[in-house]
Amino acid sequence: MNTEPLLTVSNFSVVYDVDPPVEAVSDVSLTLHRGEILGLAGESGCGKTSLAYGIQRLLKPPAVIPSGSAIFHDESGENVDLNALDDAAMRRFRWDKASMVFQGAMNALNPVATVGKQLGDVFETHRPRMSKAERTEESAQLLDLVGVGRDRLRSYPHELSGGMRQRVMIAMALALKPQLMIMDEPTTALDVLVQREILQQISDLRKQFGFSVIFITHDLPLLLEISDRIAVMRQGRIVELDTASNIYHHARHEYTRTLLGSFPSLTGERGGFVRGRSEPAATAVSTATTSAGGQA
Ligand SMILES: Nc1ncnc2c1ncn2[C@@H]1O[C@H](COP(=O)(O)OP(=O)(O)OP(=O)(O)O)[C@@H](O)[C@H]1O
Repeated sequence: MNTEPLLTVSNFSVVYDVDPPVEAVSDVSLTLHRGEILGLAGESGCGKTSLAYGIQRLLKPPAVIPSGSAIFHDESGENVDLNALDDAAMRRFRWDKASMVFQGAMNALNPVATVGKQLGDVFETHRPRMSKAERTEESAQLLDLVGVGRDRLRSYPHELSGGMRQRVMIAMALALKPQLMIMDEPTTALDVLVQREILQQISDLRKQFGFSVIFITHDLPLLLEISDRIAVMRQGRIVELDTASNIYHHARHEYTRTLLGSFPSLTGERGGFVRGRSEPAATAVSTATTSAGGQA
């Protein structure tokens, strides 16, 4: 596995300055490798979103970041301290270097503009030197890439299924070939089969383009299937960070085992693992997730 760092987060904390203050993220340190999918797991409210948004400085008051740094190791060799960027530089960074697919993003498309126009707008804003023909061709290629197909360029969002709309959002996030994509529960609203197809595609695309993904969800079986490594968060802290296989077979932290145990598809009736330790993780986990889908 490539262990060249893309993002180094050190001693990062996020506090919501309400009464009493909520320490949503406490002293988190982690390194994201170039080209890897890092899953961020944990129950609702454990601080996953606050951490991901905080790194990209997307949080608004009452959120404050009392301590910590996030350094982006650009492919040019430059180390970018995200805390040191002014607002304009940060906005550029967010589209060019790192993009984000938000929770419920598929409902964020403009209902009165075609998907081709909305993709084209990304290029018009960020690549002003591109001609209209180039923008259209790039947009068409993106729609092909995410499995929507270029014949949908003239479709309006309401003419597309939820899965298709989510793919369009992923196409937008990919448009400027970022090195990092942060996905916050990107497929939760979709049915399980569509979800799996989209995740497979994200995994294939990152192999093709080499970007890294931080994938946030409370759905641990899903993370076990798609992630290279998984960080388990609890009450604002990362309690365990390891390969998906080690998390599944050799979880060290009691809380990780409890979390694994809370998914019936991963465990037997008495809470023990159904599948043997010698079984390859990918096979075991993919079967487990399929059966989770069947029960959902
Ligand atoms: N604007 C806010 N003001 C006060 N507290 C907040 C605010 N936003 C989030 N919190 C608190 O911060 C903590 C972490 O929330 P966060 O949304 O980061 O968790 P999460 O793990 O992403 O949860 P979910 O999966 O439900 O999105 C929670 O206790 C939450 O109640």
